[in-house]
Amino acid sequence: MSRVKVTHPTAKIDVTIPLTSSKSESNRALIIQALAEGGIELKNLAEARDTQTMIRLLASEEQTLDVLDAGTTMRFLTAWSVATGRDTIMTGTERMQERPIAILAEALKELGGDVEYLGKEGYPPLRIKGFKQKTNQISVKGDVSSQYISALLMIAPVLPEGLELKLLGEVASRPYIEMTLQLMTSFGVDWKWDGDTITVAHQAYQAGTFTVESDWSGASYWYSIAALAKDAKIKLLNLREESLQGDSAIVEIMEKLGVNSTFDAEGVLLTKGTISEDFDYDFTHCPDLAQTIVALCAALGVKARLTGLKSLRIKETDRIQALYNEVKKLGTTIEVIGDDEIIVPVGQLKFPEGVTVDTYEDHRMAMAFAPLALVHPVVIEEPDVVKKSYPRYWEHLELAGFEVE
Ligand SMILES: O=C(O)C1=C[C@@H](OP(=O)(O)O)[C@@H](O)[C@H](O)C1
Ligand SMILES: C=C(OP(=O)(O)O)C(=O)O
Repeated sequence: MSRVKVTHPTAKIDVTIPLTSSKSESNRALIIQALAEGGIELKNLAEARDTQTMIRLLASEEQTLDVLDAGTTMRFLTAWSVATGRDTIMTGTERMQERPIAILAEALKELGGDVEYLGKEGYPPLRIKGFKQKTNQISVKGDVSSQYISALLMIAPVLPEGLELKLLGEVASRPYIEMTLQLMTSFGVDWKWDGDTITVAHQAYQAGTFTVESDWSGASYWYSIAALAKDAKIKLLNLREESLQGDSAIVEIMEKLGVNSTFDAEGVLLTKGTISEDFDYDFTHCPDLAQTIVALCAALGVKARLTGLKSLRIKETDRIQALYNEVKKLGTTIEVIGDDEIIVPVGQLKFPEGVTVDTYEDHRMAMAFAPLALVHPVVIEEPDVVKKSYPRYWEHLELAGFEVE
């Protein structure tokens, strides 16, 4: 067991942060590079463990590819293994073996992949043994994880007969699908999204250079810091107003929670704004921001209603339960409505003596609760969890004057 105590002596912040790069953009660019016939140069790849694992496994000659706890790495490499006809065993952490993959695995089987569940039906580990395309028309459910859809889209151009992918029902995390398609466009691939169907013909990825943007999900913790600080001038480098990342929605979200954003050629400057009395937002298309906002609203004492949270139950942990538990330990009881909605009541957190924040092997639990140190010292359990997406998080907090011991 390890833990850190996080404090901030002044709660006044004036800092420039060389934010971490986006693991979502990096992991897509790496898969596309692996599927292309050469000539793709990638700059500013993420140091996130999920991306470093992707790089390592793409270069590995081993049969077993262990993605650890990286969801995109699991889903994207599974599709890549099928499309390239590799003989692989895809596995990951105990939690990864509880994160569903049936929608993707069944779609790959229908396309002609030889895919078998080695443990529980519908979950990793998987054995992949080859591929001969049987059809190019498949349908997948769009409301469980967009990662299945991104995985299928990225392999689509290299499938001998291409792909006509029909999305069934509501489509969640839609900006991540758009990010995938935009990256495919960057490397010369054409596609058509018409109604509920995305069509990609067989074609080659073209050579090119791509520079990964900073991570907007990682930026969200700095927005929370700006909102909780007494004074704030925080410059986040290499972020653009027009981003491929849907989590840039944090800009409009935080306009309501007390942070102004000013963009220039270097990135974005965060300064103090005004806080609305009531906050209500649907996180269907930016699920990774929800923990930041629950922890922040509890600390601000602002009444908040968050909807569109269904996918939080199947991420690194059951994030709805984890939020409920940890906010409650700090003195506020959030209301969980069904699988999809959280209400944060008005009221001040109490930070009882001796209470520590558990992180449930989830990087976002650690990063979402650490900014609360601007209100009261917080102790975070297993601080190394941040390595999954933002290895320098604690170092960057120190740059901003936090003490992390
Ligand atoms: O495609 C991606 O890069 C991601 C998609 C989202 O997952 P879901 O589509 O499962 O919501 C998000 O939560 C995850 O952190 C990264
Ligand atoms: C859900 C996440 O990642 P993944 O699904 O790729 O493990 C995340 O980074 O919050």
